[in-house]
Amino acid sequence: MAKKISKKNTSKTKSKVTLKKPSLKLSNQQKLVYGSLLIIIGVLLFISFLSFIFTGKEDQSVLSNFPERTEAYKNWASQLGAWVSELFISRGFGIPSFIFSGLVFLSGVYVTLNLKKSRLTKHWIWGTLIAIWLSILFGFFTHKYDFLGGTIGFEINQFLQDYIGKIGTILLLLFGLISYLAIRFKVTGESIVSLFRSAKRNINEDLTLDNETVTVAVDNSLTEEAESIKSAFEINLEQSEPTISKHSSPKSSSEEVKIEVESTKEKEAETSELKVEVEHIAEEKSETDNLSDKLVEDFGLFDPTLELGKYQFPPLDLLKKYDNEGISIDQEELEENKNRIVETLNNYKIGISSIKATIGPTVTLYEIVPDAGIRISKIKNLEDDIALSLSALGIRIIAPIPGKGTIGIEVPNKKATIVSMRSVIASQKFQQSKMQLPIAFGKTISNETFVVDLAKMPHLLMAGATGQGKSVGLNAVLTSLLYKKHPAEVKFVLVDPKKVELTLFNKIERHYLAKLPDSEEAIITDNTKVINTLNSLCIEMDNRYELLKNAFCRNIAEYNAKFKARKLNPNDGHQFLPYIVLVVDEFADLIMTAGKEVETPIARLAQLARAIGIHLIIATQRPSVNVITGIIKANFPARIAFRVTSKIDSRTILDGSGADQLIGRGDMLYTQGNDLIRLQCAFVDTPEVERITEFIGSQKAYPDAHLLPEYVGEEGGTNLDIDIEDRDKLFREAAEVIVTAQQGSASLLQRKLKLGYNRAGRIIDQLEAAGIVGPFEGSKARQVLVPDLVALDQLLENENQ
Ligand SMILES: Nc1ncnc2c1ncn2[C@@H]1O[C@H](COP(=O)(O)OP(=O)(O)OP(=O)(O)O)[C@@H](O)[C@H]1O
Repeated sequence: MAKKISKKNTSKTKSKVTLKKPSLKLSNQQKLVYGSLLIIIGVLLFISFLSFIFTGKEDQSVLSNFPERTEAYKNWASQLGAWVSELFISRGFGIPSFIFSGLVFLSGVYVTLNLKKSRLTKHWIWGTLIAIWLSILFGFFTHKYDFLGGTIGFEINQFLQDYIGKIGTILLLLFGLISYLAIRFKVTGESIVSLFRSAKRNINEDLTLDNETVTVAVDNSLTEEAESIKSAFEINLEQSEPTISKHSSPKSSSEEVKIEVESTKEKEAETSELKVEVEHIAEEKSETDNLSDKLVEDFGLFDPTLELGKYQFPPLDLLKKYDNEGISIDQEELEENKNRIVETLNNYKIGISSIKATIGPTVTLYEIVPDAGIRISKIKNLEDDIALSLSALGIRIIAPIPGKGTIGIEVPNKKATIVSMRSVIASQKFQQSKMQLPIAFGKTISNETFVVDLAKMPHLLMAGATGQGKSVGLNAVLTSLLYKKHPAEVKFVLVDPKKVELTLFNKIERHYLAKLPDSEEAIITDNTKVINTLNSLCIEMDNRYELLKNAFCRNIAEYNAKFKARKLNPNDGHQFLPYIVLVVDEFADLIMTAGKEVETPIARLAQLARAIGIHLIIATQRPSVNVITGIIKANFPARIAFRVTSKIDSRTILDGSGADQLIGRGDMLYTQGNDLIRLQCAFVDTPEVERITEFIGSQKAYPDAHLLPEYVGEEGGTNLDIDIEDRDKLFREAAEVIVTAQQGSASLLQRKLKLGYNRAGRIIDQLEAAGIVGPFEGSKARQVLVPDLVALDQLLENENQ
């Protein structure tokens, strides 16, 4: 502990030392020596200059003998004083040279007190400029060299007057003054106007007030001019009707205003002069903090990956490398397309001032800047004509490209290049991403890897006609997460009505999948089970919200960080929460068979689950409005559209056309609520997924898949007329388990009696019929109505009588 304290102390003093670091590399003693020397020089200069005004002329004659020691000088600072003054005043800036003596003095003060160097520099720059300006001003009034404006003032004046005349010089000086006020004191035209206005208002106010008053009250906020006007009136009124004063309140208010303004000005000056020294205050610690600190000290941060500490992430070699990955520029094709675009547009009298091509993996974007005055809608209307003349499918016109002011024409490449999963996974962008759930979708039109955070989306809707790359897209999402997240950090709930698309992931069931307690297979292929799973996820969501509430956290990231820091007690039910990603393939099929029963929990999850780390990915072939309903759409801002067959479908997914003009095979549009981004989806083939799942599956796993909370569906609902004879053989044993634990849950029975979900559910119903447990209460366990085993015995005996 002592060690700890001393450590803390040193760190505290360290931070103080760094804060007090001197800006000039001089010791404090040196600073005092140099500073006072400068102050003395400043004073001497001032004395010399002052003396020069009176004695300068007399010393003139002997100055030529400088530095003859025997010569007698009248200057109060003798020879050197006379000489320096001659240099500064007579041959230099004239009277404004006093400014330099002040600046030297000020420098001394700054060095001695170690004040901010940058401010001193500012003083010097402004001081010099003012000296020059004053010198020119004084020089304007003199007709020969003299001490008022010095040689500099005189010569500059001569020069200026030769070129711009006297009036020009005056105006130039005025301009200098205005610039100075504007830059130095931030004076603006408006502030001058408002100054005049407020002065005018004050005068008016006083005039009206003074009509009712007699007393003379000095209003500090008035200008001199206004004051004189005011006093004139006051005198008049004083003479006419001497009565009571009502003046005090407006006066004080105006004074108040003034004081406030002044004090803020003062404050400003203070803040720029003063250095802030940050006092480190030791954080107050609560009892739990101390405990968690100690736990962290003893055992380190909680590591959720520890149970599978030896888990190895799949290596990149499992992914295939393709030969035709690099983008090859076909100059001929580029030239040909460019010419055709220009020609076609010319046919419609649309001139182009410039054209630029960006070659992507599947399409090339031609960015054109049309001649001035051409309407964008005109080009957009010619979409089909341009497509025809380019004899290419899938032309998409973006008019205008958001944020650029150019028009984009996307033309498919004759030879598309494949974007391999390997290339996007290996990219720096993905490897170094600090996102919570990073997904490498593919590459953009400018061939950049596109990585997004699923946690930020927070749910994804994917649609596209059959064979356009949806399943590959889903695999790309899952592969991305497998390459980045440890089994402890993310769990998948997979729904695959087609039964073939996601089966490969069965191999990683005990690593990455989550399932209902009673189900044999983790991947859900049966639509009726989907309803249970979705409701179970809703229960999980409610449970997680409860945990977050008890831990005073707003989201899963905060909660897990707190749990890792051992600030949450596992005995209170706290645990590390993995992200849960629900993937539903063929959502249309599900909606058709289950309708509202599916839509309601999906909508509920989509609305609420983002903060507690449940994210939904829904894919569908049929993006019709009865599948992607308004409520679903509203909760899925992130959408991906592969190629669809009609404009209407495109509109359903993206709220606009575009998806119907894609070219298929992984060509897709992504939106997260605003712009559409065209991407080429990364290609991951079945053998690759197989290799990855095999690699993961062959490693040590958890004993079971991640279990979701139990959900008793309505079909498992109570039939309270259960005959005593029909009771399960394990009924009594089950009743004892429930009464002992005082917890009416089917999962408890499953665990204790090693039952399947359905049988445990049935026994619970029988227990309810017998009056041992209360009715179903949604996410909560049922209430146990029998207090102990003695009471249970009595109850069952009474039944038999
Ligand atoms: N990103 C891609 N890059 C290259 N080719 C792709 C890509 N995505 C898909 N393809 C090609 O398209 C074929 C069909 O893809 P996929 O099986 O993903 O379609 P789908 O939309 O899931 O179809 P369905 O809805 O019928 O299952 C793939 O076998 C592959 O040849």
